[in-house]
Order: sequence, then structure tokens, then C-alpha cells
Amino acid sequence: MNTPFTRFAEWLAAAEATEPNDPNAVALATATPQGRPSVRIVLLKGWDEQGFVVYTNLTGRKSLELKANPFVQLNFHWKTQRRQIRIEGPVEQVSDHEADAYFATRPRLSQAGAWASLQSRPLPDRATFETRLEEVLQRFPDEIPRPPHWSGWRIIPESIEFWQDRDGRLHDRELFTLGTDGWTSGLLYP
Ligand SMILES: Cc1cc2nc3c(=O)[nH]c(=O)nc-3n(C[C@H](O)[C@H](O)[C@H](O)COP(=O)(O)O)c2cc1C
Ligand SMILES: Cc1ncc(COP(=O)(O)O)c(CN)c1O
Repeated sequence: MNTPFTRFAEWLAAAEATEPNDPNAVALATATPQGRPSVRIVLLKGWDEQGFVVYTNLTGRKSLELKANPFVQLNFHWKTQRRQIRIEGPVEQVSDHEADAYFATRPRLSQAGAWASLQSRPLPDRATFETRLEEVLQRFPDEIPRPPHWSGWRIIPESIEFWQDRDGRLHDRELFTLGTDGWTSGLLYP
């Protein structure tokens, strides 16, 4: 069957072998219901044919936009590979169970940070953040539970485009689209 997932696995593995840092870094574009876009880098923390999972604060800008308009585009760009992958589709929140399991794998400081950070809101000074962090570490001397405002978004792919650099800007582009009969693909002019 012609699906984009084998290719995605190959390209991610190639990037893992050559990228100096964060081969799983991906630009996540969201938009308000009025169509004003915003984009930021996040880390891909899981993927399969059901979707691509990233974790974040649920009250920051990206999550507020996703709650109002649950559609995104992801863009991986691996400079060492001269490759780009764009993934488009709706999002859903991951289950509490899935988010708990991932949160439990994070280092204690990252877990505390998830409680202490009011992501995307104004911070008067660094000391305010560090005081909040101290309070969290004292409040949870043992295990730190996942904050209710921190979870994952699953991007459910409806289209995936693979872009490979070629000489003279004569690049290869292949667009996979999910239809009622499964995935089909075709080429695009560069
Ligand atoms: C390499 C890299 C990886 C990042 N990974 C994440 C991530 O997985 N989750 C996250 O919430 N923010 C991550 N950030 C921070 C985001 O880019 C962003 O600053 C933050 O999520 C707030 O975005 P927002 O205000 O649009 O919600 C990362 C930044 C960089 C540069
Ligand atoms: C604020 C924030 N939240 C979540 C993540 C996700 O990665 P990790 O779970 O490995 O911290 C990152 C990664 N840079 C981050 O900056």
C-alpha cells in the first residue's frame, strides 16, 4: 500500500543520524478563527498512522488558538538532509492516560516548570518565575503529577508533503492525500 508513513520513518531516521540538535523539532502553525496565523517550534514526542503528538501548556497561545480552530500545519525542515515535510490536518487532545505516561518520563525540573510556567502570559521578572518554581518543588517533594493544564495535541494527518532539494531548484515534491479509499499520492511542481 502506498502510504506516507514508511517514508516519514525513513526521513526522520536519516535526520536523527545527521542533525546536530533536536531532529524531532517541528514548526507548528495555528490560526485564530479570523485567520491570523502564528507559528512556533515544538518537539514531536510520538507518532503513528493515527497522528503526530506534541506536548504543551493548554492555556498558552497555541492551545487557545487550537481550542477555537482545531486545524494545523506542521513543517519539519532538516538542513543536513535538505528536506522538508509538511503535515496538515485537524487536532485532538491526547487522553489523560497518554499524557500522564509521557509526563512521567520528563525530568523533575521540566515537570516542575510545567506547573510554574503560565505559558505565553507576561512575566514581570525572572525572579517571579523562579519563586513559583521553588514553591512547586516544595509542594511536591516526591512525584510531581501532571498539571491539568498540560497535555498533548495529536495532529491527525489528512495530507503529507515530502520535499527534497535537487540541483537548479528542480526539487522533488510528492503530496500524499487521504481520501475515502486511503492514501493516494501525486507530484507537485517545485
Ligand atoms: C527546539 C525547540 C523546541 C521546543 N519544544 C516545545 C514543546 O515541545 N512544547 C512547548 O510547549 N514549547 C516548546 N518550545 C517553545 C515554543 O517554541 C514556544 O515558545 C512556546 O510553546 C510558547 O508558544 P505559544 O505562546 O505560541 O503557545 C520549543 C522551542 C524550541 C526552540
Ligand atoms: C516549554 C516546553 N515544553 C515542552 C517541551 C517538550 O519537550 P520535553 O517534554 O522534552 O521537555 C519543550 C521542549 N523544548 C519546551 O520548551
